[in-house]
Amino acid sequence: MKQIVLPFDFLNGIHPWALAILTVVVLVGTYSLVIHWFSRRNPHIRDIQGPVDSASWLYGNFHQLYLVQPYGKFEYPWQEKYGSVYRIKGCFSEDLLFISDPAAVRYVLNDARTFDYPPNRMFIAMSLFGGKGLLALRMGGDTHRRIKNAFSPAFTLARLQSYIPTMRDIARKAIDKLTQEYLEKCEQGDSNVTVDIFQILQNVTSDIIGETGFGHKFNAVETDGGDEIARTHQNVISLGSSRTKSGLVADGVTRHLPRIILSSMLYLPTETIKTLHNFQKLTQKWSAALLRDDEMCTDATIVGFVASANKNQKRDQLSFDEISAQTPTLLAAGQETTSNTLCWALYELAKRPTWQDQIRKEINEAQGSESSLDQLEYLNAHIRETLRLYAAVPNTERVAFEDAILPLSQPLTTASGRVITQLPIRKGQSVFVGIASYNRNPQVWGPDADVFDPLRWLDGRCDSESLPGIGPYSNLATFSGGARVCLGWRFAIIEIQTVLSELLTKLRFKFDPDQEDEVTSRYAVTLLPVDARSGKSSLRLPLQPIQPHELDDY
Ligand code: HEM
Repeated sequence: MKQIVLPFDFLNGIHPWALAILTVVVLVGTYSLVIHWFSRRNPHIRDIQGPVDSASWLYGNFHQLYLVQPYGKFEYPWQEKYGSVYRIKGCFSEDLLFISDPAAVRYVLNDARTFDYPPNRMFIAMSLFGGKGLLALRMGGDTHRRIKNAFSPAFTLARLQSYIPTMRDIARKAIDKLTQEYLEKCEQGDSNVTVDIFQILQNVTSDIIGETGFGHKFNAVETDGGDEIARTHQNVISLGSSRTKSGLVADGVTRHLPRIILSSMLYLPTETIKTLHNFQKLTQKWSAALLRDDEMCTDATIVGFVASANKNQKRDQLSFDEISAQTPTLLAAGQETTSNTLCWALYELAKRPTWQDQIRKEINEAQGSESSLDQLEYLNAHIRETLRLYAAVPNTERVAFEDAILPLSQPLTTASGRVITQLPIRKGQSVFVGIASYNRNPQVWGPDADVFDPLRWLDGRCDSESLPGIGPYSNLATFSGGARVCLGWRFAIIEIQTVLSELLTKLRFKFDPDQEDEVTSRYAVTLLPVDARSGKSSLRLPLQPIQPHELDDY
């Protein structure tokens, strides 16, 4: 066959490695030129102060934001120094805006037409988790709206309360497991039994979303990890549980790559991509089979309820794929976020034995009465304070899809000395919403904003009238807001209330102050508790079962 010859074979003879290096150099060069050109077009952003002097060209400030433990070690002092709107650098010196100002945060979260996830991030989510999952869809678009509207009725208070007995049963299985572990360790002569509550809480929240969401029993608590789907999901979580410098650069490069290059990169034979594709294939098959199984997919489950209501829908009906794609999304968005919040709630309770006893007493007194979990003042104050200072998603990125003017709640002095009350933003500008920073912004929460003090929710310091009205729950940014607001926020609250109230009546959690340095946090997909010595996700707490007669004293 005649070979097709290019008119000028100028790459003839070049070594493949040299070609690869040349390609990378050309790509990175073009890429940084584009970023440089874009920042020159944004004089307003370049005039905003921030920690840019401490940024490196390659990683920007991202290594300080994401690789340092505990999370916030740099970010919270930045807020103190520069205020609630400042400029940071991304990879290759890209100018990014970081905001925790209430007016700016509210504006960015609520204007779905102008601000959404970076398009390439949605494209990656679409390719790896399935195209119709809520997290992969453009917010202002019709499909996102239809899916969110169809799923919202499955998350009403009354429906979610019907899941409490299932949540209780699963929590009780975890208590049995922990008690058994305690007794075994005692028999072996261990006088101060310590258990890792991180993994068992992961299993609890897997089982809860599996059973209530899809009518599927993962049996993760009983089998220490569950079936193939639960384990594959855990593999995906572990992949995301560490961040590396090369990962930061990869993130930086993929932000602006043309789609054609990005889509071919998603077929590279790396372990991460293989695991993600495997998760996608497995969950797609599984959720399609679930939806076809009338016995499993009853009205009592979240997905079954939506599927059944959808059949009678005249307008805005969802396709089979649109319903089925939400199964992995609900699993990915709802499981780890909730289990880590539970971990942090127990960590703070373990540090406060008297407060823990007070909550235990409150729960014990309410048992057998009609009062709902929502009426337990101390328990809910503790949950609110945990959600405030341990937001499971500490920041989220948005890109401006058109020019905009960002309102500011307080005047801001720029590097050149101008005082501004609003900030013009160009199309394409990245804005990081500092969820964790907003939740500890002294302008909103007072001078002791960074102190863990649940009583602030009981003594009038957090009266809703005095707070700016962000997010669906207690003015916290923890569940985001606007069109992208967390679909499962109410589910998460009920789940945390139920699991904590069960655990606290059967187990006492302790924390040795000498352990303080052993626990740290890392933001990798969610805010993880980490063992400072090994660097692994874990939370070891000394624990002791409570004998039934002890409860009489409360
Ligand atoms: C403490 C627990 C949780 C926290 C802190 C949390 C937080 C969040 C946040 C911050 C977002 C929006 C991210 C953004 O704006 O970029 C989000 C979205 C979402 N969450 Fe949650 N979440 C939790 C539990 C759950 C649960 C239990 C479910 C489901 C059962 C769930 C389902 C979702 C879904 C489907 C979305 C995507 C919404 C959309 O894109 O329109 N979440 N969550």
